[in-house]
Amino acid sequence: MVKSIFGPKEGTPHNNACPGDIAKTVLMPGDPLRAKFVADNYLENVKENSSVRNMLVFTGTYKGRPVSVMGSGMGCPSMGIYSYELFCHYGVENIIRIGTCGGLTADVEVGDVLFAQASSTDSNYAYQYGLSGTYAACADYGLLEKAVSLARSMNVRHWVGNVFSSDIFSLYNAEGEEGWKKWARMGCAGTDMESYALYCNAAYLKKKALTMLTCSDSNVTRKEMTPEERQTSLVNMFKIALEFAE
Ligand SMILES: O=P(O)(O)O[C@H]1O[C@H](CO)[C@@H](O)[C@H]1O
Ligand SMILES: O=c1cc[nH]c(=O)[nH]1
Repeated sequence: MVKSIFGPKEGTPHNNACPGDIAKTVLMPGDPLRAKFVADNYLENVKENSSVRNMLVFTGTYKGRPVSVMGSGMGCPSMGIYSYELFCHYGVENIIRIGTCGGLTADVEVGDVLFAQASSTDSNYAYQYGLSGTYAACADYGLLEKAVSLARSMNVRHWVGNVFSSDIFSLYNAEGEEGWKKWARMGCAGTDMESYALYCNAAYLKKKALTMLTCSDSNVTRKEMTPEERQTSLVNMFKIALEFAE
């Protein structure tokens, strides 16, 4: 087991919650204001536990069961820091990423939910492990199975498969469409920027993680949600994720 380098009663440089303030299951959107939206609209008995760098952390209850919600920021380095601290220092067991993604295939529509069974990447996040090959990062199967079953029972349009976790926002990639289309050709249905680091940290620290993503824009059709919709139109995904409170 990897031990935290911080004391049992203190926070970290990035999170001033005390160990014990954070639930075993944490929902993580990239956007801290999305974390606040979930806390304000779905949780009871909510406490704000940290606002270091405005990366808000809330703990409350959903249907009487404890759950926390915290922003991850954008990209693997940011998700890498916050999820590492949650798993290693705060004793968190499950992280459910509640993100947005760009759709990479024509059949993935804006508003659809993707469950990232696996995450492919152009990031070198896994370089730290000294592996002599390419690490295939994947979701915890139990979490994935439960999410799929909830989506089916709630009649939510969803997809399960590989996503492309990129260090570069896909529309800004210097290769343009040639960049993301090659990943789509390999079966990646959507693109985000954090799932790979989350899955690596969970694997290394022997914890559980699942990334669920609502398609906020299609790289194929160029349809997109407004910034307001990004915060408020992700209700199906929130309701599925909240069922993981325990
Ligand atoms: O909506 P979030 O969770 O931030 O996720 C996606 O949106 C951001 C890019 O706009 C990246 O963080 C990407 O992964
Ligand atoms: O990472 C992301 C998120 C939303 N849309 C994209 O195209 N990329």
